Amino acid sequence: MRLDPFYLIVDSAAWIERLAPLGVRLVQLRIKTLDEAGLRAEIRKAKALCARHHCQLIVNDHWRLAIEEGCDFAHLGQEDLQTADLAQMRAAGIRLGLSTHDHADLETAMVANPDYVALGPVYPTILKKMKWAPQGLERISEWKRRVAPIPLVAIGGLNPKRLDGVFAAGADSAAVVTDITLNGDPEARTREWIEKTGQWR
Ligand SMILES: Cc1ncc(COP(=O)(O)OP(=O)(O)O)c(N)n1
Ligand SMILES: Cc1nc(C(=O)O)sc1CCOP(=O)(O)O
Ligand SMILES: [Mg+2]
Repeated sequence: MRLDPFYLIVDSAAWIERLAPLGVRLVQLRIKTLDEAGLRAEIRKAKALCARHHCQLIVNDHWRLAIEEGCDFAHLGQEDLQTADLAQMRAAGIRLGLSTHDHADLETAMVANPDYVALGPVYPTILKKMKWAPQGLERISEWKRRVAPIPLVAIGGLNPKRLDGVFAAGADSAAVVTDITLNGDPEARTREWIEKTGQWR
């Protein structure tokens, strides 16, 4: 499976409505605040928008809702994995991306036979407090050797200037939140990401 090299992560369908028309091909809906009804409504909107704009939607955390809403890709972290029913997900045709932060996480992830492995935080992130030190580029290369041919996603503190290093080290896709959502001009920054990642598309 191939992933688009630009992996956008947002916290609402409104962001997808705004940025998908620019040519985003891979987007994760990562919502931490809503109740089930609110989440379901956002997932439903995001799915319709992504279908219209030929964008792959990945639902973070909420794999049951992803199944119920007919989505086909979910992202889970190590804690999420402890309570997820992978057999049910697979039976529903859901592809699976998994977070890893250290060697133990990677062992656990590989046993689950994921469709991609994410490694982070590559650089310091301001999105959320994390207990892991920045992984650095060498760790990307090590992870690539261990996971290939499964695609490797790099995440954490990424911006267009950091992409050459991340892809040279072996990442197949670069995931981003705040470099776009906190940018003064998110549309322009999204275009910059799409253009910059064109060489790896
Ligand atoms: C592409 C990608 N990589 C890592 C994460 C982090 O997942 P997780 O560790 O479950 O943390 P939350 O995002 O749920 O806070 C991700 N969402 N996407
Ligand atoms: C959600 C998330 N997960 C990470 C991990 O390492 O698993 S880093 C991260 C935050 C990414 O946001 P930004 O691009 O703003 O740094
Ligand atoms: Mg999670």
